[in-house]
Amino acid sequence: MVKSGGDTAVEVRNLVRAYRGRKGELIKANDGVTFSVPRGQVFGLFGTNGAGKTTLVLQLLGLLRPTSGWVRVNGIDVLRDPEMAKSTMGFLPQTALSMKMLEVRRALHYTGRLRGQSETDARRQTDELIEELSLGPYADRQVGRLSGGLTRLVNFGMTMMGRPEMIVLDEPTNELDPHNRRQIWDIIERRSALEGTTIVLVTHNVLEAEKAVHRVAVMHGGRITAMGTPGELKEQMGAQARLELFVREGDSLTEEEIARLSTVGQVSQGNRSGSYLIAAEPDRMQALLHVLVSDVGVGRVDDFRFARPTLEDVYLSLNLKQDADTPAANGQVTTEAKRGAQDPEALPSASDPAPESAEMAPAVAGSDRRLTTVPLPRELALPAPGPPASHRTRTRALPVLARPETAVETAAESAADPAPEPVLELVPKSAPTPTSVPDPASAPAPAKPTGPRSGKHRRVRVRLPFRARLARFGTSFKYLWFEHMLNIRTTWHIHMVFGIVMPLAMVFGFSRIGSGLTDNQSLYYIASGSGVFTIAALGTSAIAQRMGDIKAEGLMLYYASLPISKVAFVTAFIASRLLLIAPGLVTSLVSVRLMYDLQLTLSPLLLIVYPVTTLPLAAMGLVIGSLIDRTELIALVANVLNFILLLGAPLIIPSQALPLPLRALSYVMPTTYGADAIRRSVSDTVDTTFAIDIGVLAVMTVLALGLANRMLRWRAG
Ligand SMILES: Nc1ncnc2c1ncn2[C@@H]1O[C@H](COP(=O)(O)OP(=O)(O)OP(=O)(O)O)[C@@H](O)[C@H]1O
Repeated sequence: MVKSGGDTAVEVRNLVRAYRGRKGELIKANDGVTFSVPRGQVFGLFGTNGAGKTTLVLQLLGLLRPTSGWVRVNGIDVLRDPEMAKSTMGFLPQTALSMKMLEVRRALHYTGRLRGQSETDARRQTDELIEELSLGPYADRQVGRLSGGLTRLVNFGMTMMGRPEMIVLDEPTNELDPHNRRQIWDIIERRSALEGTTIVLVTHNVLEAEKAVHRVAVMHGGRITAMGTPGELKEQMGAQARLELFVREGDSLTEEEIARLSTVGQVSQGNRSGSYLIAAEPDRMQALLHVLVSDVGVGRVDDFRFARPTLEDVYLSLNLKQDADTPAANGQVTTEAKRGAQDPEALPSASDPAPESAEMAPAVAGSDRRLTTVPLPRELALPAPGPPASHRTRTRALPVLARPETAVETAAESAADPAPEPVLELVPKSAPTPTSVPDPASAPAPAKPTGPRSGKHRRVRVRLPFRARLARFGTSFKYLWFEHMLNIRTTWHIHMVFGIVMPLAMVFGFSRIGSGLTDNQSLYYIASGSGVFTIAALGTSAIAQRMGDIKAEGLMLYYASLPISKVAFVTAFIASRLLLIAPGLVTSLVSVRLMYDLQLTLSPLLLIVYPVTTLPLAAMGLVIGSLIDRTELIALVANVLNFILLLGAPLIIPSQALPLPLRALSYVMPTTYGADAIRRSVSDTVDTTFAIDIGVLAVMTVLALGLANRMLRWRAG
C-alpha cells in the first residue's frame, strides 16, 4: 500500500472547538490540543465522560470543523480536503453501523466497494476478514439478526475494509465476550505491527488497552493532560507497588486498622466489598506486611497479592487529581469574565503562529529517550513523581480511605508553588522525531477558521479529475442503492399493497360521488389526482420517516465518514424509494382504464412527468426528516403536509372552480402541477400549459433538492 504523507500519520495543532452555551457562556469541548502520532502506532485516547475525546475524533475524521487550529491526517489537510482524508481512514463509531439488513459477506463487500476498493480486492479482503474474525458460520446471515457482540465484530471488520492507512476505533470491544475481545486486541496489534496501520483508539477499557497501545494521551476538560507510553506514564506514579487485600466474606477493616495501614501506604477501597488497595513504596512493603499480620491478623485475610501499578491506576490517579483541581472540568465551561476567554470569533486562527508553549523542546542528548515538554497550566498538569494523589481528593472508582502519614501534601503547599508543571512526553528513540509538528512558516497555509457563529472555513478543495469523480460517484451510487433496496426487501410488499389499494380505493370512491363522476373529463381528473396523492403519501412520508430512522440510529455520521459524496447518498436514497412509489401512479391509471374503459394515451412524456413530480415531493420528505429529530413528530408533520398537498391538488374539480384561498394554495404546490401534467399526457392534451407544468415542476425540483441538500447535515457541525 502506498502511504501518503511521510512518517507522521496524525498532526494536530492548537485545536479548539468552542460552543456557545444557552447563557452565552463559552464551552470549549477541545481547548488547544496539540499532538502527533507516528505512522503505525496504536495511540490510545483516554479520558472521563465529557473530556473531549469524541469531539477530537470527529475533527480528525473531518466530520466536525474546529473553531481554530488545524488537523492533518496521512499528510492530508483535513479541513481543506475532507473527502481525500476520509479515503485514508476507517471509522468504527460507538453506535451501530449501517448495512444491518445485509448479510455479513455483503456488508463487508459493499463497504469495501464504497471505500474505493476494486471488486477483486473487496472480495478477497471480505474472505480474509471472515476467516480472521471467525465469522464463517455467520457469513450468510443478516447482520441485524446476529447477537450484539457478533454485530460489533462485523462492524469492526467493516472498518478494516479498504485497508485504510489509519483506523479510528471508538470503544471497539463494547459488548464483546472475553474471547472476542482478545481477538480484537490481537488484530489491532497485528495490523499495526505487520501492515503499519495507524490506530487511534478511544476506550474506557484502560486495563485491556494497555497491552495494545504504544502511546496514550489522557484528556480532561478538553485538553491533553498527560501523554506518553504506558511505561512512561506509570513512572509518573513513582516506583510504587501496591498490595491488594481481600478480607474474609462479610468482614471489613475497622477505622483503627485502616489508620494503622495508612502509616505505611495509601489505602483505598477496592472494586468489591471487603477488598482494599494499599499503595506504598517498595521498601515499605515489609513494614506493610508486618502491620497486616500484627494489626489485622492473618486469620481475617482471605487473600492478598502484590502488584505493580497498571495504566488504569495511573489513569485513575490522574482523574483523582483533576477532579479535585478542576471542579468544572467537564466541557471546560467558563465565562469570559472569569477566564478572560475570547469569543470564539476572536479565537486564534489556524494560520496564527503557535504559542511558544506549544513548541516541542529539542531532544535531550545522550538520553535513550527524547524528552519533550508541553507546559500546561498547573491545575491540569500531571502530579510529580512521588506520592500519588493528594489527601484532599477522593476517587469515584476507588475512594481513598487514608494516605500515608509520611507523605502529606497540603493544598496550601501546592498552591504556594507558582512554577508551571510540564506534562512530560517521553518518546522512544526509535520513534520518529516529534518535530512532526510542522513549522508554521513552512506548513501549507491552513484554512482560516472563524468562530462558530460567524460562518465558514475558507475551504480550497483538491478536486479529482472529472472522470475519476464520475467513476467514484457511479460506484457509490450503485452500492448505496443496493443497500437501500436490500433494506426494504422485507417491507417492499407492504408498500406495494398500499400503493395498489390506495389509488384503487380513491378512484372507486370519487367516481361514486353524487350521481357518479363517470364522464371522461372527471375520470381524467380522478386518475391523475389519485396517482399524485399516492406518490405524495408514500413518497414524502416514507422518505421523511426513513431519514428520521437513519438519524435516530446514529448512522448519518457513519455514512459521512465514508469517502462518498452527499449527492451520491441522497440520489441513491431517493432513487430506491421512487421505485417503491411508482405503482401508485400506474394503478390509478390502470383502474380507470379497466373500470370505465377510459381511453388513455400512454405517452412517453410520462417518463418525464413521473420524476419531476416525485422528486420535489421526495425532497420535501428529506427536508422534514433532516430538520426534525423526533421520529413520531416526523410522521405527524409528513401526514399533515399530505393533507395540505391534497387540498392543493384538486382531484375532481379543476382548480379554477376552487375558492380563492385554495386556488392560491394550489399554485404553490408541486402536486397541482404534477396532476395537471399527468392528466394532459394521458388525455392527449399536451399543449403550452403542459410545458408550463413541466417548467414549474423542474424549478421546484431544483429548489427542493437544493433545500434538502442544505438541510441534510453531512457533518456533526
Ligand atoms: N454540540 C455541542 N454543544 C455544546 N456542547 C457540546 C457539544 N458537543 C459537545 N459538547 C460538550 O463538549 C464536551 C466534550 O464532549 P465530548 O462528547 O467530546 O466528550 P467525550 O470525551 O467524548 O465524552 P464520552 O466519553 O462521554 O463520550 C462535553 O462537555 C459536551 O457537553
